[in-house]
Amino acid sequence: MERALSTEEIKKERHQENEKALRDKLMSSSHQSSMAMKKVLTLVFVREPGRILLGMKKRGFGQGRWNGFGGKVEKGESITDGAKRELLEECGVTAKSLNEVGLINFEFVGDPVILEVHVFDTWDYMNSPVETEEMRPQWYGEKEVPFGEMWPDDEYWFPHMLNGKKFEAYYKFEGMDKILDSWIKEKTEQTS
Ligand SMILES: Nc1nc2c([nH]c(=O)n2[C@H]2C[C@H](O)[C@@H](COP(=O)(O)OP(=O)(O)OP(=O)(O)O)O2)c(=O)[nH]1
Repeated sequence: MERALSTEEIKKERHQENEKALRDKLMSSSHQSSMAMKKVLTLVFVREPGRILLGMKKRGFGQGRWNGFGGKVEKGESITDGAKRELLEECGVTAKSLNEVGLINFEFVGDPVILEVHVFDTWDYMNSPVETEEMRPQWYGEKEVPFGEMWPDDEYWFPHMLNGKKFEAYYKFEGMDKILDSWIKEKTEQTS
């Protein structure tokens, strides 16, 4: 007789199925232009002991939500160079070094584009944050992160980042507010 699966095993199976579905979708993109395409983006969090820098997005995608700083990686640019450029452009901060924190794939129902967001943090930076046309920066205590005014997935992966743990995650959205499907996997490595 087959034994019932534990919750952990069910989660693992679901995770593997999701990964396979995403892989299949991405593989097929090279053959069929109507299928999934990837857009590579960055997201950077400036950290200090006990607090984290967020910015209120003033325009465009994610407007009205607190977030880290980042955006699309440009042609010919490395992912970390793109991350540093966006951080500087959006709040005037220069990161001397970045730690890789997470990798999140976002899918939006009805949109063939998968957003591949590379999440970083930095403890090693120059210049005080300044407001720009795109972002209004503000420090938040690690225990006062305003999840109610952020992307809804953030409350699930922020704790991993705040605890210095690397993670990989997937979120499928319907519109901007509803998560239909997701998984998250913590890596064993520390971020710094
Ligand atoms: N915290 C969080 N960040 C997200 C989510 N989804 C998502 O794209 N982001 C981030 C990744 C990027 O840093 C940012 C979106 O980039 P953007 O569209 O502003 O890129 P950009 O500055 O190059 O855009 P543009 O206006 O200059 O064309 O939002 C999410 O669910 N949670």
